[in-house]
Amino acid sequence: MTSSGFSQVGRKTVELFYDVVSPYSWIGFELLCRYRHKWNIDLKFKPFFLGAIMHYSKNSPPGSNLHKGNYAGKDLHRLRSYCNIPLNAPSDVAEVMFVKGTLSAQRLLTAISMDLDDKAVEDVSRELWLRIWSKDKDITEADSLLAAATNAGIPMEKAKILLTRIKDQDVKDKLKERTETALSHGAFGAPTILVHVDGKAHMYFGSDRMPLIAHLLGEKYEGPLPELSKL
Ligand SMILES: N[C@@H](CCC(=O)N[C@@H](CS)C(=O)NCC(=O)O)C(=O)O
Repeated sequence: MTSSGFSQVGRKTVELFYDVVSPYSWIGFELLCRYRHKWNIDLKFKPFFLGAIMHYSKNSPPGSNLHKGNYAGKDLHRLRSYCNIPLNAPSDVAEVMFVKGTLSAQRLLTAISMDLDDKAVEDVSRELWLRIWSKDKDITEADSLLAAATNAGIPMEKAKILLTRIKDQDVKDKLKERTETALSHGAFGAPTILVHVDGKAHMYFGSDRMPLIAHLLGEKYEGPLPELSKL
C-alpha cells in the first residue's frame, strides 16, 4: 500500500510482523529489505509484541528448552556469516529477552510508524537490533531508546517527543491491534510474514521461508545476498 492506501500497479504487499527481541526477525527483516526491489514488493513493517504472541498462541520461546536454546545459539552463529548480519548473543540472553524485554522498544517503533514513515521504522529497528543482538547494549532505558532513534537520523527533539508517545493510549492500542492481527492469521512466533496475493493473505513463520515466499510471488530466491548487507 502507498500512503494513499492503494498498492502500486503490479506490486504485491508483504507485511513483516516482528519484535526486536527476536534475532530471527532481524534476519527476516534484512533479507526482505534486500529483496524488496528485486521482487518489486511493497514491504510494510509491522512491529508487534512477541510476548503476547507466545502467551495467546500458548507457545513458548525456543530458549525455554535447553537443547533448542543451545541449538539456536549455534544456528545464529552460522547465520551471522551466511547472511552477513553481525549477530552476537547478548552476555545474558535470558535477562535481555525475558526480564528486560522489548515492550518500550516495540511501543517506540509503533509510535514512529504512526508519526513518521516506513524509512524511519526501518532505520530505528536496525539500530535497536544492532544494540541488543550485536553490541550487547540496553534497549530499555530512555537514553538507550533515544540513542537508537538519533543514530537512525531522527533529530533529538523529535526523538524525545516520540519517546513520550510510548505512554499514549493510541500507541499502546496500535501495538495491540497489530499483535491481534498477526494472531488472527495464526501467528505463534517471529518473524511472522503475511504475503498478500490475489486478495488473500498467506502467513509464513520464520526467516528461512524465503524460497517459499519467492515461489508464491513468482520470483526467484537466490540466497541471502550478503553483498547487499547494509551493516
Ligand atoms: N526457523 C526459524 C526460527 C525462528 C524462531 O525460532 N523464532 C523465534 C523467535 S526468535 C520464535 O518465535 N519461535 C517460536 C517457535 O519456534 O515456535 C527461522 O529460521 O527464522
